[in-house]
Amino acid sequence: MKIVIGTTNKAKISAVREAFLKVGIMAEFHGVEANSLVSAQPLNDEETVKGAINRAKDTLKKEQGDLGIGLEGGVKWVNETLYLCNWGAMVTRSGHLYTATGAGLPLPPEIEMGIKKGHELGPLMDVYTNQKGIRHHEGAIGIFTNGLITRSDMFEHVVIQLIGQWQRENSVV
Ligand SMILES: O=P(O)(O)OP(=O)(O)OP(=O)(O)OC[C@H]1O[C@@H](n2cnc3c(O)ncnc32)[C@H](O)[C@@H]1O
Ligand SMILES: [Mg+2]
Repeated sequence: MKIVIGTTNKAKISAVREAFLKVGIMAEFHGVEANSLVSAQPLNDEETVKGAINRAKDTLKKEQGDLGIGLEGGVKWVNETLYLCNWGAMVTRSGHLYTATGAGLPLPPEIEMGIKKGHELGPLMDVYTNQKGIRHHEGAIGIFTNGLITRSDMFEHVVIQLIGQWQRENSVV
C-alpha cells in the first residue's frame, strides 16, 4: 500500500507513519508539496478542514497512490479566545473522503496579538519560544501542553481517526 501525504513537514509525515504502524498496516509513505488552496494561516474550522481536504485531493493528483492524506493546522476564535485547531482528511483512489479533527487549546495573548496583526502561527511560536522551526518539532501544542502532546502525537491521533473510518467502511481488518 502506498500512502501519499500532502506536506514535507517532518512532524506531519512522522505522524502518518506512526499512525499506520500503530494500527498494523504496512505501507510506503511519500510526502509531496500539495496545494491547500486556503490562506497560509487558516483562521477557522471551515477554512482549516478545507485546507486538509484540498491537500488530500491534490496529493493523489501529484503522485499515484492508494490513499492521499492532508493535514492542516489553523487557529479559531471561540468565545473571544483564540484556540489552536487541527484537521485531517484522507481520500481513496475511488474518491471516498474521510475527515477528522484534532486537539486544540487556548493560545496566549502574545500569540493572539500577532495573529490579529496578520502573522502566521509558525513564526510567532519561534519568537515566543526563542527557538527555530517549532512547527517541525513539538509544535504549539507541544509547547502549551508542556511537552505532553507533540504536534506529531496530535496528528497521529487525527490519522488514526481517518484510518478507523476508512476501515469500518471497507471492512479492512
Ligand atoms: O509544510 P506544511 O504542511 O504547510 O506545514 P505547516 O507547518 O506550515 O503547517 P500548516 O500549513 O498546516 O499550518 C498553518 C499555519 O499554522 C502554523 N501552525 C499550525 N500548527 C502549528 C503548531 O502546532 N505549531 C507551530 N505552528 C503551527 C504553521 O506554521 C502555519 O503558519
Ligand atoms: Mg503551511
